[in-house]
Amino acid sequence: MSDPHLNLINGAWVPGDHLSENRNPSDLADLIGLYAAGTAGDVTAAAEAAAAAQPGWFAAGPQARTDLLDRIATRIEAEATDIATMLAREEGKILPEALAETRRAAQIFRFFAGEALRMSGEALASVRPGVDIEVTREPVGVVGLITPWNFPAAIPAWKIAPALAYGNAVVLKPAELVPGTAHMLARIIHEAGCPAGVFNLVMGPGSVVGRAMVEAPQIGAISFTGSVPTGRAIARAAAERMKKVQLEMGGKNPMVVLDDADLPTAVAACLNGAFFSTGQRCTASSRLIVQAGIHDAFVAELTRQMMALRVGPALAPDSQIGPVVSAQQLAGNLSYVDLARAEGCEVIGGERLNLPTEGHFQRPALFLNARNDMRVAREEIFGPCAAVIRVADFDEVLAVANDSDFGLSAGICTTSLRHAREFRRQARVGMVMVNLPTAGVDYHVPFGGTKGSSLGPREQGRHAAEFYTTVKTSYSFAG
Ligand SMILES: NC(=O)C1=CN([C@@H]2O[C@H](COP(=O)(O)OP(=O)(O)OC[C@H]3O[C@@H](n4cnc5c(N)ncnc54)[C@H](OP(=O)(O)O)[C@@H]3O)[C@@H](O)[C@H]2O)C=CC1
Ligand SMILES: O=C(O)CCC(=O)C(=O)O
Repeated sequence: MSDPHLNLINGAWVPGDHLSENRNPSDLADLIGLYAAGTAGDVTAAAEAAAAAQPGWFAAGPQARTDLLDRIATRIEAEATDIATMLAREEGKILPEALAETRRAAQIFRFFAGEALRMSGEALASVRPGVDIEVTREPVGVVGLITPWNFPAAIPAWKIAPALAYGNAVVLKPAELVPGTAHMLARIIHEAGCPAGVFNLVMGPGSVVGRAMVEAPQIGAISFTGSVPTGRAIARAAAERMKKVQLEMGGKNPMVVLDDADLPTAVAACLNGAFFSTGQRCTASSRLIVQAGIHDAFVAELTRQMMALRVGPALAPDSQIGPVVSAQQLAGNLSYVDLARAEGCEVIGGERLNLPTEGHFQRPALFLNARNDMRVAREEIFGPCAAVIRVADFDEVLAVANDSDFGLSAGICTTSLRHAREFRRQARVGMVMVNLPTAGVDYHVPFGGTKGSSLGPREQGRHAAEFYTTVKTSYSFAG
């Protein structure tokens, strides 16, 4: 669809109150398109349409839901190159990563096409004679999905697909920085035959559209991924209105390298976990906790490989690291590079890069000699920066890894089964990786964390049913 790109409300494309520019962070001269910015009134219209359409959508039955999700998956696959090109252009992920993310979005729809058929319940005998009990799952109703900029295809997909599979209607608000991918997904969902009102897209600023979604009485549940402060504000507002919430927020994920690690495996896992996708992943390895015996060899090899990474435009075939998503995010990253120096770290890399196109380019950075009490080891940076913390033994590894306000993902590189097993058991996080990067998860298993990283039921896999359905217990006495 050509400019301007409109919101989808009750099956129709409607303008907002103004248009927002979508610009390419690899090349600020590239105006990708103009996107409608919705109003609180648009959210009300979308929420009312969703509330009106939802009972019919659930009543249509599992075959209708599975068929729709399957058609959406097929269309995403068919348009994967165009979607990935949009994703790379607006978010800055290099094209191979953008393609992998787009295919993952299709796989997620395909997975939940199957789950729609598997919505199950339980039949139990009552403790009272002659009484039967059924425990069934029903849709929540209308769900509001508020998504971030760093996974413009996969995160909307892993919220939209289970919501629709279990019979809910949806209002989606994508991040303002990446409306293009969300708009393509919305068009595909619409063209795949989603009934009017069942899926609605309202683009626009979080402070207007996101806030109105949290306040809308028709929306019974909010699933959010983004920053801790926004997540906290949403949780407070939702609690006041007795809404269900699911929040996925930050991470300060430890990646442990023990003396007995295979060095090439450890370096590959850390390079990927810390710097790929420009470090803009809540699962990024931002604290590298390295045992003293392997420390110097590990740092030397990781530094060599990090400095060889080619930073460049997302669509250039030889780029390995794309730009930072925005000027604001880049300024934040650079201020953490300065802070690392001020806190006493030796900094390798991290400088702003001026390339032929005007974009937000930064060389990846290592903060050596970091301590776990430094701000650079405690606060989420969300850029291509990792703090290296030297530790003496396995007890110190566990203490440092768990000493964080976050608890999303944790990794360990070791050849010791005993240490791997102990780490899996003791790490206070939602996801543990052994000899693998902390980032880059499968699409059919639960995703989420502990402590400040997550609130509410897990996302993804069949565990998603906990958030997108509500449980009903029915008692019957046949007489
Ligand atoms: N866990 C993760 O995966 C992510 C973490 N982050 C962290 O957050 C930092 C800031 O990124 P940023 O994009 O500003 O993150 P935000 O938390 O502000 O944005 C996430 C989503 O929430 C929306 N939003 C913003 N304000 C409100 C509100 N008051 N009510 C409802 N929705 C709202 C945003 O809309 P809009 O875009 O229109 O403002 C966006 O869709 C990053 O540096 C990073 O540390 C960011 C993205 C993803
Ligand atoms: O690591 C991944 O595959 C997913 C990360 C993610 O969901 C995020 O950064 O928000």
